[in-house]
Amino acid sequence: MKDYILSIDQGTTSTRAFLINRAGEIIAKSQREFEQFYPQPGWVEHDANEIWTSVLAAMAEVFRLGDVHASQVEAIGITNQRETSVVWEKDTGRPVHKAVVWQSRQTEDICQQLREHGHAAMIKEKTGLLIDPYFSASKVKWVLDRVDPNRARAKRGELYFGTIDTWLIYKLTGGKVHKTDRSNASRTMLYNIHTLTWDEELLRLFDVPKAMLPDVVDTSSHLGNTVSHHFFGYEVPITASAGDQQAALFGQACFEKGMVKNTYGTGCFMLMPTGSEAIHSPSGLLTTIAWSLDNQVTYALEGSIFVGGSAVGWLRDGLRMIEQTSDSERYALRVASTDGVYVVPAFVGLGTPYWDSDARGAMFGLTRGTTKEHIIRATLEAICYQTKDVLDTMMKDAGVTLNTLRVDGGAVKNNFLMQFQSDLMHAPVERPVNNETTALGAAYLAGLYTGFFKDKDTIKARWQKDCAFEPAMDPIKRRKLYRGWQKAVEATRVFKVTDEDD
Ligand SMILES: Nc1ncnc2c1ncn2[C@@H]1O[C@H](COP(=O)(O)OP(=O)(O)O)[C@@H](O)[C@H]1O
Ligand SMILES: O=P(O)(O)OC[C@H](O)CO
Repeated sequence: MKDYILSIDQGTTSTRAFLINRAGEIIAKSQREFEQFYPQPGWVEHDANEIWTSVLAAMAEVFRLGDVHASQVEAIGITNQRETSVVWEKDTGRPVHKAVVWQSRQTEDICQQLREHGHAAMIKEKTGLLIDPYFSASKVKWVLDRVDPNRARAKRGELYFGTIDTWLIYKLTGGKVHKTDRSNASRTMLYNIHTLTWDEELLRLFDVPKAMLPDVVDTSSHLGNTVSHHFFGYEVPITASAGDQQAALFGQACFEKGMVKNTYGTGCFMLMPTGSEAIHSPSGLLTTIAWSLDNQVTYALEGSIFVGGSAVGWLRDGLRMIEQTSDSERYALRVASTDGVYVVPAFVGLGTPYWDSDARGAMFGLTRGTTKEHIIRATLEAICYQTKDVLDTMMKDAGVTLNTLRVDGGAVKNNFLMQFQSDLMHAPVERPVNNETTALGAAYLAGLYTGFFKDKDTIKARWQKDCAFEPAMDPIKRRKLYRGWQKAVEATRVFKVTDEDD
């Protein structure tokens, strides 16, 4: 009997590997960072080969740390930063360009043209997504325009496109398998989330030949086997692939409408499952595929905040107000309020519900009495205000009331942040004992397929609360604070420097 599931979490700034036992406990974890390339302002790229070697290194280390042999692994679950796009040569496995990362804005011109030509409604209807450089389609087009302008190689099937899961599956299987799952496919803007097929009209619009696209399968399914020389001498089945935010939703056991998870990492990603119904949001939420099991698709509503925990990184590295991100809590608690200061961290524009690519960060309400404590507190509060913007929109568009908000991600260790979040939303915020919900979600999805984990009810029962933050703020104060935030956002969006100002 095999004792472990290996979960690979390939994230934006690091790759992590986890060994998880039948009780759903992490018995070992390892982490490898890799280089971020910023070739021009607003562009972010990764070296796909370096990502692959980081996976190999993380796997080797997790086996060493856990004192586990590859032969003890029942199956592998892969979860990944979403949308990030790789194009490589089918036969040699050589990437033809750096991977274009989800955060990268280099395709804004392509997106602007699509908006101007009136494609927004059709794209939203088919994919559940809003036209934005965030998603893969414009990134693939951009890469092909540079490496295969007339698409000759792509049409001949010599080039493969994949999100990071697809790239890793290709590498682990020794180039034999070219597949993705529905949760990842739903982030490409080429996949019709209703018909569950690559959409011909979208492929034409983005000029992406179908021959380069992976097969799309269930999130929990047999995606392929590792080739032994890439997996320590063993052929182990890969039985799950899931976008990292969807995996976290699964790992948080949020299986019903009204159960919401918010991840506070670099950005914040809020998701709520909506069952077999793909709910259309008129207010800037995305409709996406949470997962598909046994050919049954579960949809989700999603709100994306581009700058979350990274605003705290800015306090540390940009403003040098703190030495470590954890210091932010201590400083915030030194003052009773921000004294009317608001920080709007729109460093790369604003996501849900505004989708304003041109907005840039701003600070309001400064006086001679403003101290760094106020600014630090206002920055943390801004993460909560943005979350409230998204949550309110989600509840309205789904026509439900919040049942549970479960949180995870690096910044949830900050108790001030969690308490303010609960106060502001006037709802409890639940933090789990196991904060590695993404890795856990991928392991659950992989283990469900093989029978390592019995069913969703077992997973539900495993979820354990570390702490529930209860709302304690006076409602009048809450409304006043939030109104101030809304005014700050409005003012931020009015301020735009354009080319005409040159
Ligand atoms: N105690 C803290 N208070 C506030 N923010 C924090 C704290 N610890 C970490 N962070 C923020 O959380 C983010 C890291 O979270 P993580 O989930 O590892 O991110 P990602 O997976 O996106 O790389 C960083 O942006 C960091 O600034
Ligand atoms: O790698 P993360 O955890 O920052 O997640 C990135 C998201 O998947 C982008 O959509």
